[in-house]
Amino acid sequence: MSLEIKGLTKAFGRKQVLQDLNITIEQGHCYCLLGKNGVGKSTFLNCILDLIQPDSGTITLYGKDYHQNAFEVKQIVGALCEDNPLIEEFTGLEYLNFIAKLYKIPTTEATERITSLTNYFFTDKESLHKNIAGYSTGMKKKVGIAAAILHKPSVLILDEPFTGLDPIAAQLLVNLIRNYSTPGRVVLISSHDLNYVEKVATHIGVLNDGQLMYNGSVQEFTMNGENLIDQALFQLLLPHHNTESNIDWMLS
Ligand SMILES: Nc1ncnc2c1ncn2[C@@H]1O[C@H](COP(=O)(O)OP(=O)(O)OP(=O)(O)O)[C@@H](O)[C@H]1O
Repeated sequence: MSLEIKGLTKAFGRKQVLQDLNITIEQGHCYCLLGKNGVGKSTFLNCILDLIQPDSGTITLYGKDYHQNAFEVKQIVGALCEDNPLIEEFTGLEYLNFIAKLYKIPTTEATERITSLTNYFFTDKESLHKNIAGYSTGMKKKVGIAAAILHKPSVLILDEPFTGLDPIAAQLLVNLIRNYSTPGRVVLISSHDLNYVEKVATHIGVLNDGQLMYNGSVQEFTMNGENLIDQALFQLLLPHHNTESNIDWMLS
């Protein structure tokens, strides 16, 4: 296994957000974490990224305990966080070069990777020479994704990667994630964009009330394609909800 989470528990004050979560994600899997707003998806990812200290539990990546080998483990993780923090005074290219230096990617290699990633995502190359502060949400997201992937991490963690992307960029990201999910790697995504989740996920986790309501393959979740992911999710989270009777008043 490549990413193993055991007994992960986290509360904010009296609010128990994650409760004894156990998940193992194998190499080659693209695991998509789903769940309603505020259920704890970002908290879960931020615990894995060591941005939030869990109350208890262990996180093991490729056999190494995260907290005992934090520096080493962080070299093999790439992340896009929900708030996508960038250095806004830098241009897009300056920022990506800065990230390449942080990971000690040799200059020639870094230039090749940055050129290929920016050619892939940006049709407007001029903008890469302007300060990030003036970028749209989608442009910032593309820079954040390129920065997450630049050092070819074995574990790629993307929090809401599709939000804010135009349909073309989102489809490009789908292709990139599919190509990235090779046997030696783990991809972990939190997303509400089920159309795109459908295209990339091999496995699904549904978080609810601090625990996993579902943890398994996409095939099993959709009953071998009988349901779409959104139908399966709705049935799981709101099995007795009568959508139409709740909005009767609007119709008259
Ligand atoms: N730093 C914090 N301090 C206190 N409460 C927090 C903090 N961060 C998150 N929470 C609370 O923890 C719960 C889970 O939040 P989280 O952002 O992980 O949910 P989410 O599933 O990612 O939501 P969304 O789908 O809306 O992005 C929420 O009730 C949120 O208010």
